[in-house]
Amino acid sequence: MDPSAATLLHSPLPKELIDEKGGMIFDKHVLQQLEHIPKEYHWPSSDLVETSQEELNEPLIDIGVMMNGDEVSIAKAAELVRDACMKHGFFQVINHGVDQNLITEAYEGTKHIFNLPLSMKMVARNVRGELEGYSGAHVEKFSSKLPWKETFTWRYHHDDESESQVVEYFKSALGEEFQHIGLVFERYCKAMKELCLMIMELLAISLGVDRLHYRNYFLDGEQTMRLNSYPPCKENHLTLGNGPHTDPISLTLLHQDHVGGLEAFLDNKWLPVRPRPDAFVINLGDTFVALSNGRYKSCMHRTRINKENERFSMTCFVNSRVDKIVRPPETLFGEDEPRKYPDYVWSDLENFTQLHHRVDAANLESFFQWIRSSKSSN
Ligand SMILES: C=C1C[C@]23C[C@H]1CC[C@H]2[C@]1(C)CCC[C@@](C)(C(=O)O)[C@H]1[C@@H]3C(=O)O
Ligand SMILES: O=C(O)CCC(=O)C(=O)O
Ligand SMILES: [Fe+2]
Repeated sequence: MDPSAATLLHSPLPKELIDEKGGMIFDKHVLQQLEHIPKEYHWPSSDLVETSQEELNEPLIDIGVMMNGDEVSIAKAAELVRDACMKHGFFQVINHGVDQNLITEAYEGTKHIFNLPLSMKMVARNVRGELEGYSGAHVEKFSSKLPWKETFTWRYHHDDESESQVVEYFKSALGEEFQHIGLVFERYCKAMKELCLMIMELLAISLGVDRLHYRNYFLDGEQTMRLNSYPPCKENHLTLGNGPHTDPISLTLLHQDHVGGLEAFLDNKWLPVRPRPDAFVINLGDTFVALSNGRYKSCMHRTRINKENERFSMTCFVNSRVDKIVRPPETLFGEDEPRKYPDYVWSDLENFTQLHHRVDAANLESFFQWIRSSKSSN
């Protein structure tokens, strides 16, 4: 490398990117003016391995059959889901019943939030150990391998009938004038709940367990809802929006815009997950792997950044109620098939990923090891 380039790569952060306490600030306008992105945003070359030409061949599931299909169509959909979940845990669903206008309004709300002045977003910023609120590059949590993204996160409880939990959160975090956007996301979260429960039913059928088992299990669950903005980056070959990881939660329901960037790791290749405006991308998280007694997989994935276009996506992470035991249905274990993982509760895994472990491809293994070592040190 040209030595002057090396000096620039390692030059100190400009003062606009440092706050009064010496912490880092993700200001996309300042970052985009720099000739080289700060080294804090660099990822190791092993995580930046090139994207394959081939796309992920995930099945497209007509989830509409769960609302108005016959048993034969449901069985066919369940078989496609089963094959995908045994291989990698990714599929896309169409005919999902979520109003396309609601999705459009949700993207408008998302853009509005990320276009707010940084000072306003900072008022709603989250604090270490908490997931809710605004975050730029997760600087409150990490100091290297920073993800090139901004997020806005809140929680939605499936059993809260108040119809205004999201509106109240938006008003308290961003101000009274966010009532309307809050209402849009109130409707969006409700739609995600319906969709997630339908998928839970299909997953149960695919595993041959009581059809209502997972649906009932998640009725009092919660969503960690997250809006993502991935600003363009001239040096997109050096950084990532999300590094390689599996999701620790149970199920992820993602809507991505047309830009693309999500990739799944399969057969030693990084395969793009094609954006489809009419579909939701569904991927199993580690906790569903535990709930299926290891029959199904959670797949490692990452997010690449685009050179020219800002990318937006909306993720709904589905969790079981924080204090509910994570244990597979009894028909999935027995003498021939022992339990693959011990019991745990979601709040423990969540705290572990927030405070002790940066998510990667071995979240469950690290979590159980941590539990064992903290027990033996007491
Ligand atoms: C428990 C969680 C940790 C993360 C948010 C929820 C669900 C998924 C996790 C995450 C999104 C996976 C990618 C990496 C991560 C650090 C992120 O970049 O956002 C993860 C989340 C987090 O800790 O904020
Ligand atoms: O935005 C995306 O495409 C995926 C984000 C993701 O993997 C995550 O937030 O866990
Ligand atoms: Fe993810």
